Amino acid sequence: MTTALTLLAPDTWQIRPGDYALQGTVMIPGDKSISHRALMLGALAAGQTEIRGLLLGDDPRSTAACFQALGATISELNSDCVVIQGIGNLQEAADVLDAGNSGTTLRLMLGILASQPGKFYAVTGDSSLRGRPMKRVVQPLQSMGATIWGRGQGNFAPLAVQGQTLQAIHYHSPIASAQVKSCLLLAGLHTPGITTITEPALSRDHSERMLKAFGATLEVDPELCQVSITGPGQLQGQQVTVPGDISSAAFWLVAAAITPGSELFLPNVGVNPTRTGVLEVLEAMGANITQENMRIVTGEPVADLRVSSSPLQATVIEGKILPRLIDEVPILAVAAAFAQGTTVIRDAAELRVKESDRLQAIATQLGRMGVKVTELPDGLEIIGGEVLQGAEVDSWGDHRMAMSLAIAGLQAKGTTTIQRGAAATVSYPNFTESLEAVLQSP
Ligand SMILES: O=C(O)C1=C[C@@H](OP(=O)(O)O)[C@@H](O)[C@H](O)C1
Ligand SMILES: C=C(OP(=O)(O)O)C(=O)O
Repeated sequence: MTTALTLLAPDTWQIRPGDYALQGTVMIPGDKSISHRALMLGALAAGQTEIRGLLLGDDPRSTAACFQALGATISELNSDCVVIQGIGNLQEAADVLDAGNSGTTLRLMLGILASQPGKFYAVTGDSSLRGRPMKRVVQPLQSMGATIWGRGQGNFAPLAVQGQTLQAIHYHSPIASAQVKSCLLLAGLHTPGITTITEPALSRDHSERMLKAFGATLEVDPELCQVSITGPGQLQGQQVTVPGDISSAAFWLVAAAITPGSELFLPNVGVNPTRTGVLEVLEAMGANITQENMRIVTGEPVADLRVSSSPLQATVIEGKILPRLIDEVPILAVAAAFAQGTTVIRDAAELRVKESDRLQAIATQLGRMGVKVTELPDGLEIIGGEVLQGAEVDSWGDHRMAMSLAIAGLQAKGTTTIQRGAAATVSYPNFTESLEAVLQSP
């Protein structure tokens, strides 16, 4: 077997396309959103929490380090069983809390910190995170009475937080964001009264499911996209089993769909309906995907996925499905490049404030590979079906871009070199090993 992937340097990936297919089983690493929440709720809960299947990526590691600094006892991170002894009353941390590259860590943690009376905290992140907007959580927290300082009137980390007892509010969020919703739910957990959040479309509901499982008093109305929490509440430690991350499975779904002769089995993937937009879009494009053995694990729907290659057709992705596939747009853009016809993605302006400006990153990097991509203010237009050319591309330090470009390179003509591929470890620590393991010569 000729291997298609070479690490020129730990951070530089080279993909040489060849006459191979993708075959076998890929064990998908733990869901990143659920991993963050399990660590945070475990840290806040009375007693012991055990987490099985935790994602060992850089982002959950940032969360674990922050909550250790706040006084929780967290065993060494591993995917078998992480044990947390929670601390209801968080301490002040001796140093600045560093969320690294993780928007989820910083935004959810702000809700927790702002509602710790009498405590002072400083929080920051890497250069990408310091450029991402925090006003979306800072402003509603301020209307609950929170005291938060930072550049751009509290929009950018580093931020300083003076914790206090907040007032419950009903917040109508202008964006469908699970990070905004979860931040306010976590603030509401420590706030007397009923804190309600209404969003314009339903975002992922992992916080709601897990807060309920840990004993919080929550009322959820998915029709109204509304959730209320009654505070103050005391969480109790639980056993959490984290399913595989559908956002990580998406790379294999597209890789197998576009590579002739491929069939992959992806056991144990989370299929929470607030996350399965990617399955619906790929199926509408003609992908061959089956869901087997559907079950509920720690309150979350889980299934085994099977995918095999098939021709893809262009589609339109817009409206309320966007929050249900927001992190899959880069890899869906790759699918679109291999689909017959013109795919249009709209209502995706949120992608401009992720780890990179993903609309610009996709347009420029797939453009280098010869894909005809037009960047729209809130989306992309992608003319698919032409042969991609291997090229020198860059992940822009964005994990989802690194892996999407690697999958695009598999079916390009000529070698693709991806700079800053190591960004993948943010959400997928052994992506390159898994890719090598499933590449089979016919
Ligand atoms: O709550 C979460 O775990 C996440 C919510 C989404 O962000 P937004 O809330 O900004 O849409 C998503 O893009 C991110 O990867 C994880
Ligand atoms: C946007 C992402 O994560 P976060 O906002 O937590 O950095 C992502 O994982 O694609």
